[in-house]
Amino acid sequence: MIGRLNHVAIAVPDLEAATAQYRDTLGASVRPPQDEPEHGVTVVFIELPNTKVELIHPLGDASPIAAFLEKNPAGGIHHICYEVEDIAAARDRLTAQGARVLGGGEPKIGAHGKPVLFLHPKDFNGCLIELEEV
Ligand SMILES: CC[C@@H](C(=O)O)C(=O)SCCNC(=O)CCNC(=O)[C@H](O)C(C)(C)COP(=O)(O)OP(=O)(O)OC[C@H]1O[C@@H](n2cnc3c(N)ncnc32)[C@H](O)[C@@H]1OP(=O)(O)O
Ligand SMILES: [Co+2]
Repeated sequence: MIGRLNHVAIAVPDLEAATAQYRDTLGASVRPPQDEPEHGVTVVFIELPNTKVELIHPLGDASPIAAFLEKNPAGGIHHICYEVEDIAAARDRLTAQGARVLGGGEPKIGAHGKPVLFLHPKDFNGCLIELEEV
């Protein structure tokens, strides 16, 4: 069901510093910051030859990554995103198998303008999974 790795997301306490590090120290191709108010984050995508890194930083008062950064003040890997062809079919299959699909199971439009869903990290080896329909 899952396809390509779309991105690995890293929660960062200082978005400008992390962006500069990927651009200047690691020599990566870096996209401009993107506010995503529906998701409570600002993102910067790092374009790699085979996938992307998504730097994420809290936006607004109710960011879903605020607690994660409180527990991990230096930042850390927050989620991985896999591509799926049919997100509703993926959700139904996962729900039938007992996995917790977050946000009531209703996809939101993600940073690439495509529907996304999240799966509870406690159901997937301690790793928060994002599914993106492509
Ligand atoms: C830009 C849009 C989009 C894209 O297109 O790419 C994005 O990527 S948006 C990214 C941000 N959005 C989200 O993370 C949405 C989904 N997340 C959530 O719904 C919540 O964050 C959560 C995963 C359900 C956790 O929320 P909550 O239960 O309120 O937090 P707790 O701190 O109580 O956590 C409970 C439990 O889970 C562990 N945890 C939390 N986050 C993670 C994580 N990212 N990876 C691994 N484990 C995580 C946390 O440590 C707690 O464990 P215990 O301490 O053992 O109880
Ligand atoms: Co993401």
